[in-house]
Amino acid sequence: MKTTIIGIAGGTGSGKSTFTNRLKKYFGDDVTVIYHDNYYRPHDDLSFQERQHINYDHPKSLETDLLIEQLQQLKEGKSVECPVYDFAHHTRSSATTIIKPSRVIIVEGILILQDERLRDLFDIKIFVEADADERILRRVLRDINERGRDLENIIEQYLETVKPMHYLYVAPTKNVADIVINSGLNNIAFDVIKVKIQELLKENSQEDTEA
Ligand SMILES: Nc1ncnc2c1ncn2[C@@H]1O[C@H](COP(=O)(O)OP(=O)(O)O)[C@@H](O)[C@H]1O
Ligand SMILES: Nc1ccn([C@@H]2O[C@H](COP(=O)(O)O)[C@@H](O)[C@H]2O)c(=O)n1
Repeated sequence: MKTTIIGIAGGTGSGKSTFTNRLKKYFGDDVTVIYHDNYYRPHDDLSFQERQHINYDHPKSLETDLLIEQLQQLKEGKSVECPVYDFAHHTRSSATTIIKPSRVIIVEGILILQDERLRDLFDIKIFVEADADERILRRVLRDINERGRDLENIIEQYLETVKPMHYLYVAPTKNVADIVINSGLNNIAFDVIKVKIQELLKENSQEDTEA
């Protein structure tokens, strides 16, 4: 199956998932989405308190090798069993999700453009940009409402690891992006990418028919 892979990066709270989920909602099963977040390492050997203090914004905190392997399998037309991450417990959930191949795959995550091997798999690289104050304000609300965190813990983590790692590893990858968008809610950006994906779905399907 002819497959195109699109990478959507950006800092925490920038609107990556918002943008990705809008595309998924529009295209349904025609587009496969993989979240790098699900590939955070499990650390079941550590206590909850110890897991709370891991630097989750360093590239080594993610099992990117597994994501690369699974992307290659998807490109070969094979389904993969993707891990599911449990943010409330800072570890992998016992559940997994079966991800089916498709002609367009979107990979989303803060560090997806930082790893050269992963970057080289992407045909289109998008970076979602947002001011740091807006990103942390959104993260505070999201982490309290959806990830079981409290304000003190969010602030401490942000100052100790999230912010320094963002400037070291995430922000520089904006320079390797093909397209930089200023919001996950930007309707023009959504329409442009939507039309591009429609074209790709058609082209990839034609190539498969001709092959
Ligand atoms: N442009 C925006 N304006 C207001 N809220 C936004 C905007 N983009 C995203 N959000 C909200 O901010 C939170 C984090 O957005 P999300 O897309 O999950 O960020 P990311 O995936 O980059 O961490 C979500 O609750 C989302 O609804
Ligand atoms: N146990 C964990 C693992 C990761 N994080 C944070 O998630 C952020 C990336 O996800 P986004 O949806 O915000 O892009 C990253 O900044 C990690 O700090 C965490 O808090 N706990």
